[in-house]
Amino acid sequence: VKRSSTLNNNKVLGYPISIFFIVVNEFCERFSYYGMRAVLVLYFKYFLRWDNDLATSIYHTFVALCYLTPILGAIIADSWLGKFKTIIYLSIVYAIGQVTMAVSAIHDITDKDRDGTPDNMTFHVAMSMVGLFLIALGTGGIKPCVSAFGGDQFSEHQEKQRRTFFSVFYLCINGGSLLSTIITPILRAQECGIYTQEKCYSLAFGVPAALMVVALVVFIVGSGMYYKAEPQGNIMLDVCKCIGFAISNRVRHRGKQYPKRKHWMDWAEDRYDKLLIAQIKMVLKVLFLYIPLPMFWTLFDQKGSRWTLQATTMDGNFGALVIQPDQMQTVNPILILTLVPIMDSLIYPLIQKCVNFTPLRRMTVGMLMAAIAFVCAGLVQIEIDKTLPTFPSASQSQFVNGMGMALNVSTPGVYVGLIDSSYYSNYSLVNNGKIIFTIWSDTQACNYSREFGFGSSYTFYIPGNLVCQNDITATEDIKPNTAHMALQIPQYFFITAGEVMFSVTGLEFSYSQAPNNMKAVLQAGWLLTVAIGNFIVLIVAEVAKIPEQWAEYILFASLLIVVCVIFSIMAHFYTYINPAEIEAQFMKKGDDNDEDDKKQLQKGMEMVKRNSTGSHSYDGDDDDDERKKTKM
Ligand SMILES: N[C@@H](CC(=O)O)C(=O)NCC(=O)O
Repeated sequence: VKRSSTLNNNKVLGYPISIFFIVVNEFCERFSYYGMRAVLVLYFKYFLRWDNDLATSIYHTFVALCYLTPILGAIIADSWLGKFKTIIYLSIVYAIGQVTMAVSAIHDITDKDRDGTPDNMTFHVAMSMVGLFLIALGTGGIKPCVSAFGGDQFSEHQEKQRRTFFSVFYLCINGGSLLSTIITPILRAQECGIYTQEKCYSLAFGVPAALMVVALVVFIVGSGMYYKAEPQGNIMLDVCKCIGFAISNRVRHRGKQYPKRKHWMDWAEDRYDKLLIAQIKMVLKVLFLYIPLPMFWTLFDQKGSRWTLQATTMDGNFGALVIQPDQMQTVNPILILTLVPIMDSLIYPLIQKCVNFTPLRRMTVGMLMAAIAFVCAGLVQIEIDKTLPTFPSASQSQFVNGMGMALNVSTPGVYVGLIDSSYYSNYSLVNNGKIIFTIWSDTQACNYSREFGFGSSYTFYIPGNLVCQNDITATEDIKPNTAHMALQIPQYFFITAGEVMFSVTGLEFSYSQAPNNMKAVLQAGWLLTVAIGNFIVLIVAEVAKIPEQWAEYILFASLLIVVCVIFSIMAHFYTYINPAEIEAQFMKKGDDNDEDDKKQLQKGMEMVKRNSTGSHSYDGDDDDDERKKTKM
C-alpha cells in the first residue's frame, strides 16, 4: 500500500518520475565505464608500455572482475544496506577509482627528465591497478542493483510501463557506450602535458570520471522520489545453505537401507520447506544450461582488446572521417541500436514463420555468429600480416643530422629535440596526416613538410648543405598501414548480431525461467558467465601462446563451435517452464494439504512475497507434469 501511494503521487506520462533519474544515471555510468574501457588496452600498450599479451591479459582480468563483483553488490544490497545505499556508496568508490585512473595517466608526475616518458613506471602501474580495482568493485557492485531498483519503482499493475522502462534502459546503456566510445579516443589522441606534450590518456580517463560524478549527483538528486525497499534477507545465502544441506544429507545417507529420493535436492526436505527446494530446482536447471555460455563471452569481450590492437595496424582513413583504432568499437553499439528493433519486428517474425525460433535456438545461432565473427577476424589478420613489418615501433620517426652544427627539430606539439652534429634524434611519435617540421639552428631556419600515413615510420637525413624541403631525404622504415579498418566491419556485424541473439535473448530467457524471488540469483549467475568467459581468454592466451594472431582467432572460433554443439544438445533436452503457472499449481496443492503443511506453505509464500512482486508457490516434485511442453 505504501509503495503504490508513493508511486502514484509522482507520475509523468504514467511513469514514476523517479525512473528518469535512474535512466540518466545509467546513461552517465555506462558512458563512464565504456569510455574508460575503450582506451584501456591502448593505455596499457602505449603509456605503460606493456606488450600485446600482457595488455590483453590485464584487460580481461579487469573485465572479469567487473562481472564477479555483482554477486558482492547483490549480497550487500539484499542483506545489509538495501539497493539505494549500496548504489550510493559503491558509486563513490567507482568515482574515486576513475579519478585515480585519470591521475595515474599524468606522465608529468614522474617525468623528472622531462623527455615525455614517466621515469617511475611502478608508480603509474600501481595507481592504475588500484584505480581499476575500485572501478571493478563499483561498476560490478551497482550493476545488479540499478536495474532492479528501477524495476522496484513500478507497482504491480504497471507491467507494461516496466517493460518499456527496461527497453529504454538498454538503449541508454548503448547510447552512453556509443557516445563515450566516440569521444574518449578523440580525447586520448589529443596532446597534453606540462613539460612535454604526450597523448592525453589523463583526459580520456578524466571525462569518464566526471561523468561518474554526474551519475552519482543525478542519482542523489532523485533521492526524495524513490521507492526504497528495505533489505529483505539474502536469498543467495538461503539457496547456498539449502544446497549445502542437501549434499551433506545425501552423503550422510549413502547406504542401501535409505530409500532413494526423486531428485538429489529432495534430501534438503528434512530441514527446508518444499517451496524453496522446488524453486532451487528450477534455478539449477537453468544454471546447468549456463555451463557452456562463458565461451561466447570469451570471444565477445575480445573486441575491446585483440580487435582494438588489430585496428592499430590498420588504416583508419574513411575520407572525410578519420577513425581512431579504439573508435572502431562504436560499431557495436551503433549496430545494437539498429539491429534490436529490426530483429524484433522483422527477422524473428520471419524466421518464426518457418521454424519455431525458441530462445535457446536463438542463443545457439548467436554463438555461431560469434564464431563466424572470429573467422572474419582471422581472415582480416591474414590480410594485415601480408603488409606488416616488425621494425621499428609504428608511427615513430627520427632525424639524422648531417650538418656541421647542432639542429633543433619540432612540429606543432612535438619537440623532436636538439640533434648534435653528425648525430641522430630519438624516434618521436608523430600524428598521421600532413606534418610540418621546423628545423632551426643559430644561423638558419626552414620548414619541411611531409604526409604521414597511419602507422608509418621514417628516418630523415638532413644533409650538410641544408636549404630545406628538397634537400632532406627520407627512408621509409615502416610503410603506412594499408589494410583498411572497414575490413573489421563484417566481424563487428557478426559479433553484434550474435550479441542480440545470445545476450538479449539469454537475459530474457533467464528472467522468464526463474521463480520470482530468484531472478536476482539468476542475474548474478548470468553475469558470472561473463566473468568466466574473460578468464578463459587469459588461460587460452597464456597456455596456447600461439605466435600467429590469425591462428588464435581461428582457435577461438573452433572452440566456440564445439561448445555450441554441446549447448544445442543440452538445450534440446531442456523443457521450458512457466514458473508462475507452476507456482499456482503448488498453491492449489497446498490447499489440499493438512494444517501443518499449510503453515509451511504460508511460510514459503511469505518468502516469495518478501523477495519479489509475485506471490505463487510450486510443488517441485510434480514439475514434469506441470511444465509447458515446449522443447528447444
Ligand atoms: N552492447 C553492449 C555495449 C557495448 O559493448 O558497447 C551492451 O549493451 N552491454 C550491456 C551492458 O550492461 O553494458
